[in-house]
Amino acid sequence: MARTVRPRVFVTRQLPGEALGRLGRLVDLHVWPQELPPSRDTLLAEAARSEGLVTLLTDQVDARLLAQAPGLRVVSNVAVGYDNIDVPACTERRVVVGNTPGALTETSADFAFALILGLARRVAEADAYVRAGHWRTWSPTLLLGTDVYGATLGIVGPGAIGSAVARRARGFGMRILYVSREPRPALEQETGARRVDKATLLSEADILTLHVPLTPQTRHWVGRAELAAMKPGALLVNTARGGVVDPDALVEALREGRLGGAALDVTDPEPLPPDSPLMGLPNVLLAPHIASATHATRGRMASMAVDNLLAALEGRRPPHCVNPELFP
Ligand SMILES: O=CC(=O)O
Repeated sequence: MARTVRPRVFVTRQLPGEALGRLGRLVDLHVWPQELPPSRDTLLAEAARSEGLVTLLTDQVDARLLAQAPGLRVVSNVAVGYDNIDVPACTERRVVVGNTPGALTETSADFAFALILGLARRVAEADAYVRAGHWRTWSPTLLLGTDVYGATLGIVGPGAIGSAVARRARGFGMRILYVSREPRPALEQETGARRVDKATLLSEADILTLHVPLTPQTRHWVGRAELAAMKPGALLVNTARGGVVDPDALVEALREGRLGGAALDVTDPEPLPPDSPLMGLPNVLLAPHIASATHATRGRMASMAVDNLLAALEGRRPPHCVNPELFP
C-alpha cells in the first residue's frame, strides 16, 4: 500500500489460514475476537471508523450502516452468497462489494451430496440408534431408506454448485432434471441433465436439491403449493439459504408425511431455536450451515476475501466484485 497512513479495516471474526496475517502487514487491522458476531451497535460503530469491512453472512450491511460510515470504501464478504448486503445501497454510495465464488464450489457440492446420502440412507438416525444401545440384531426391516442410485434428482439453480452436484449425481446413475431461466447445454452434455418446467421438476424428482441465491424472487421458492406438488415421499435438500423454503409449510409437509424427509444445512431462522418443530422430527437431518467448511476451502475463502478487499482499497476492481459497474 503506497500511502503512509494505513487504511483501517474491521474483520467481523477470526478467519482460518494465512489471510489475516497478510492483511495485518498492510492495513490497520481490527479483528473481532469473539465466537459470536459483533452486536449491531458494535458493527455500526466499527463501520463508521473503517475504510474496509470483511464480513460474514451473519453481518447485515444495510442502508443505515452505510449512512453512518462515510469513509467506507469496500465490503468484502467471506461467502459466495451476499444476501446479507444491500448491494444497490452500496453501489449508490460507491462502496465496492466482493464475494468468494469458485472457492467453495466442489466442497459445497460434496456436502450437498453427503446430505442427499445421509437423508436417503438415514445415517444420522442409524448412528443415534447404535449409540443409544438399541441395536440387538440384524433385522430385515431396520432403518429402511430410499435408493439414491438410479433415483431422479431435481436441481433448482444449476449454477456452479448445482452443476457440481449434477456431476456427482451422474456417478450415482441418477436421472437429472433442472429448472433454470436459461438452458445449460454444457451441463446437459456432460451429465445428461434435462431442463424441465417447475411443475415437472416437482412431480418427478425423488430428491429435490436447492442451489439458488436468496433474492426476492427465490424467497419461499418452495412453499405450500410446491410441497403439495412434489412426489409423495420425496426428499428435500437445502444447502442454499433457509429463506428459499417457507419454514411453516415445510414443517406441515413433514408432519403430514407428504414429504419423506428434509436435510437442511441452512434454515430460517439461523440458528434454529431449541423449540423449533424441526428439531423434533425424525425425518429431518440438520447441519449448522457448514457446506463449505473444510480447512482448505475456508482458508481459500478468507484469502480471496482479503485479495478483494486489498484491490478495492488500492482503487482496483477486485477479482470477484459483485458491483463491477463501479469500475467502468
Ligand atoms: O453459505 C455460504 C456462502 O454463501 O458462501
